[in-house]
Amino acid sequence: MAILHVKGVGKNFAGLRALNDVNLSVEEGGVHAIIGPNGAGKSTLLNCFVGRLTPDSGSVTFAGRSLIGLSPHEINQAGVARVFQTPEIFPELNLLDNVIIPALARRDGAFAVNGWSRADQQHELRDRALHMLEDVELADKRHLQAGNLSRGDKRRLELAMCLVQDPLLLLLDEPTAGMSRADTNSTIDLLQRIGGGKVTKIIIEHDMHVVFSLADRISVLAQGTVIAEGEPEAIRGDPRVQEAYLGGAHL
Ligand SMILES: Nc1ncnc2c1ncn2[C@@H]1O[C@H](COP(=O)(O)OP(=O)(O)OP(=O)(O)O)[C@@H](O)[C@H]1O
Repeated sequence: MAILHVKGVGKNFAGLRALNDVNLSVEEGGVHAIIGPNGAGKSTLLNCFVGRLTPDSGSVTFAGRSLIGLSPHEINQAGVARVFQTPEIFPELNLLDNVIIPALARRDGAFAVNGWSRADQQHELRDRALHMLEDVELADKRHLQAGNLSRGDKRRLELAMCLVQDPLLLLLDEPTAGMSRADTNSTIDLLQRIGGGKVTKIIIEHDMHVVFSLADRISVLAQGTVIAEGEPEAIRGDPRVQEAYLGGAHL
């Protein structure tokens, strides 16, 4: 069953057609990659899913509810979490507090974060946050200041901050950008492990090793249009896709 339906989405920027009649269905519990050359419209599409941009035309429906016109916070509350290209963490705080904050925001709403919370509830949140840090293998660094982490660890922390919100849909925008091959491989392992088939994942990624290791479905965007969609092996052999990448390079 599809959890996200995108129908006929279009987006213009001052005369530039960034998205043109984009259609997409994302299956619940799956890993759906969106790939395409630079400037194809991948980030623009993702921004339409999280309320950072409003499409000029078409519809985006998540778990039966239209996302058009909802604020980023409302979309987040509906169960959509996003991991950014540049990790959005609280650099001055330790890792545990970084994970407690989104857990609190999810439970009480963003405006309650600074408010009063009962001690036993604080314990519960703390345990949950620690459990998330264990999941991303950062528990032993929980008292460190987040700003001092390596790039790879910052991304792991951001993942824990997303997962603690119990998202239904996790959007990963180039999760391995700038990482070494070793960090990339451990991120692939981590992304395969987390969510346990319950969390649907959409991944935007240029690294084909990552895409083919994780995705069970791939949509290919080129010049704002979906030019191919299917299972990884079909996409790998599709001449239209190879043409879109550097005029015929092999994936
Ligand atoms: N805010 C904006 N204002 C004007 N043009 C924009 C804006 N955002 C994106 N564009 C343009 O829309 C097109 C699609 O950009 P987008 O960033 O979505 O592509 P992309 O596939 O994510 O590229 P990359 O892989 O390089 O990140 C590009 O031509 C880009 O220059």
